[in-house]
This record gives sequence, C-alpha cells and structure tokens, in this order.
Amino acid sequence: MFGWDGELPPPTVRTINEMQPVLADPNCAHEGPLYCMYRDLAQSDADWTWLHAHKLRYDLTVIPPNNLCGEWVKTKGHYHPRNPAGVGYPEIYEVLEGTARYLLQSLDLLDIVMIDARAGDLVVIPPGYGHVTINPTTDETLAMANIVSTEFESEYGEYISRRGAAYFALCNGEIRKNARYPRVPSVRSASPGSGHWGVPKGPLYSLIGDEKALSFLNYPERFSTLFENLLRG
Ligand SMILES: O=P(O)(O)OC[C@H]1O[C@](O)(CO)[C@@H](O)[C@@H]1O
Repeated sequence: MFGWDGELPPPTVRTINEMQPVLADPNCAHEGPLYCMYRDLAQSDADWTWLHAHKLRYDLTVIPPNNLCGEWVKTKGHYHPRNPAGVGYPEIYEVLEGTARYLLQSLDLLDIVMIDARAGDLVVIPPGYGHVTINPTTDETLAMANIVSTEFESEYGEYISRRGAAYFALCNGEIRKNARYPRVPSVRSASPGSGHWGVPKGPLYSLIGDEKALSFLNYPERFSTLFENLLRG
C-alpha cells in the first residue's frame, strides 16, 4: 500500500471536529476520518535506528479526496519552532500517489507560496514557513511521505487563532483570502524543486542512511543558500 512494504501500524486520524476550526466553513459536517498519519515508520530495525540516531522520523500521510462544503480537503496546518541555533526546523515531503498542493506562509506573513506537486516530487518546507497540504482533486487519494526532525512538536496556535491558513483553496478553483488575516500578499507559485538548488532527489525513503542529504533537517543554519534559492518562483 502506498509503496510501503508490509503492514502499517494503526494511524493517527484527523476528524472533522479537529478540522472545523481551520475550515472556510467551520460548521461543515463530515462522517469518518479525513486523513490518516502513520508516524515514525521504517522498513527495518536498522533504518529506524539510523533515523533515531540522527533525530529524524519518517511518516506517511494519506488524504482521500473530499469536498468539505466547497473547500478541498487539507491538513490542519502548523509551524515548526526554532532549533537551538535559532533557525526554524524545515521538513521534506514526497508525493507518492496523487497530486498535492502545498500552501506555505511565512511567519511574518510577507510571503505566501503555493507549490503544486505530483508523484515523485520532493518539496522542502523552509525554516519559518507554516504549511498546509491540500488534495485538490475529486477522485484521487493523495499519499505522501515526510522526513522531519524528532526534536520538536508542531505548533498549531497561529492556524487555530486565525481559523486556517491565509487562503482557502475552494473546489470551484477560487483561492479565497481568509478574512481573519489583516493584509497579506497574493499567493505566488513556486515549483517543487526536486533535484535543484540542493533539494535532494527521491525516492525519499532511499535518503535514509545519507547523513549529508538529510542534515539540513536538524541543522538548517548550515544551509542558508539552499533556503534562499528554494522559493524562487
Ligand atoms: O499536523 P497536521 O497539520 O495535521 O499535518 C500533518 C502532517 O504533518 C506531519 O506531522 C509532519 O510534519 C505529518 O505526519 C503529516 O503529514
């Protein structure tokens, strides 16, 4: 399933109750899970040991298509805190199946970026960017993987207090500004960047064991050029 050999453990699921506070329509109802997160996976004990020795975690997330009262189904949205060097922890995603739309927003809200990605694409979330993943389709399940530091907890406060990201991606194609945000720039597009500017090439799982390729996840302060180039249009 989703390119994963063997059984998956029971997932953590997000339901409509947790998602209502961040939806364009906070009264939207839905039965059953909206998306499933399989966290801290490895295909072998050796891979798991390597990941944890390097303070990293490999997760899978599965987001079936859903129209939530006119809005595409999405993840809740969160920021990452700063590491001991004072730089936000980044993250790397890979689309395994389906299509993903990553909606990024800088903490100072001066930059809002949309990245459309398809199977095989790797997308790096730079330090200081909050992120939401959208499944912008009516009929395809989105399966994606991520590797991220184990050294922090995701921060949801900004997304909850502002009732979602700066923009909502609606099923009619509209990108609607969230009225809870003051003045924000319009959304610009960027490309996934796999294989360019220092973004590794996939498959993401094959990078487990490659300390050089993944060290930006715990030591982003050593990779400022990568992050400067990353979100150029
Ligand atoms: O925590 P949220 O915003 O629901 O997003 C879920 C995503 O974040 C992760 O926790 C990784 O940051 C994944 O497990 C999952 O894809």
